[in-house]
Amino acid sequence: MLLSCQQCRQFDKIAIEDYGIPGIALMENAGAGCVREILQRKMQRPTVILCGGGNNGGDGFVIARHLANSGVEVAVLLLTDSAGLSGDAKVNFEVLKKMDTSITQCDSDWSVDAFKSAMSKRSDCLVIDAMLGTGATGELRAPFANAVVAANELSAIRVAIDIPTGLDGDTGQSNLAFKANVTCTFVAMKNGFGSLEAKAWLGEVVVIDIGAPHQIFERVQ
Ligand SMILES: NC(=O)C1=CN([C@@H]2O[C@H](COP(=O)(O)OP(=O)(O)OC[C@H]3O[C@@H](n4cnc5c(N)ncnc54)[C@H](OP(=O)(O)O)[C@@H]3O)[C@@H](O)[C@H]2O)[C@@H](O)CC1
Ligand SMILES: [K+]
Repeated sequence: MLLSCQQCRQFDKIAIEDYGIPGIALMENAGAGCVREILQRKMQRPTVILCGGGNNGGDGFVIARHLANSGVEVAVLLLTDSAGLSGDAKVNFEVLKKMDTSITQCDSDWSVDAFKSAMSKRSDCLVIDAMLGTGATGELRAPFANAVVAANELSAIRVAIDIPTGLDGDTGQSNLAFKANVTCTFVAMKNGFGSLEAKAWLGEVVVIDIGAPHQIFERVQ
């Protein structure tokens, strides 16, 4: 089944508002599901998680916590001012701050080289893209494009969360996107994932169930 980004957002909204599942429970299931997939594939190794300022970034904070609990060395690069975080993402950020996970705030003037040196302390690391998901609009703003370029140039395993940052989930088009080996997408494949152009950025796609009732699918069709 393929859904548009808007339908995925509607799916989450119905789960929260009509079924009463707290959004933070969905985010927990989303992040924990990604970590289960990473561990099953034995991809665990020193990990850098690139986090944006929305709920895709929130997934990244959950992933950081679960990976750290599994004994993985984790570093978070936050591509936005932490003061702007809100809702479920902020809750998970505040939890992470109390752990001993390294969190670095990356200003909008961070260059490709700055990202590279922050990411390449280990050449065989895992880089997780929790920058942008279904809420992405328009061209990548600074410093997101530089983070994507740096991540793509690194000799690393790359995992994208929900949608590779820079890829339009609805059309499958992109000038520049995070080049994933594996994309862990939530609820359903997105419409654009079927296009040939998208496959180059997506790598293998795994659909992660976030625990919302499947009856909701009938309402977003
Ligand atoms: N809802 C739920 O229950 C669940 C949702 N889940 C997860 O949430 C994701 C959707 O989260 P979301 O709606 O917060 O959007 P998201 O993709 O994080 O982007 C918004 C942020 O990005 C920014 N921004 C936008 N465009 C940009 C650009 N071009 N360049 C740079 N920045 C840009 C924008 O900034 P602003 O425009 O507000 O200044 C804002 O800060 C979804 O994909 C899934 O991963 C799961 O946890 C399951 C439960
Ligand atoms: K992403």
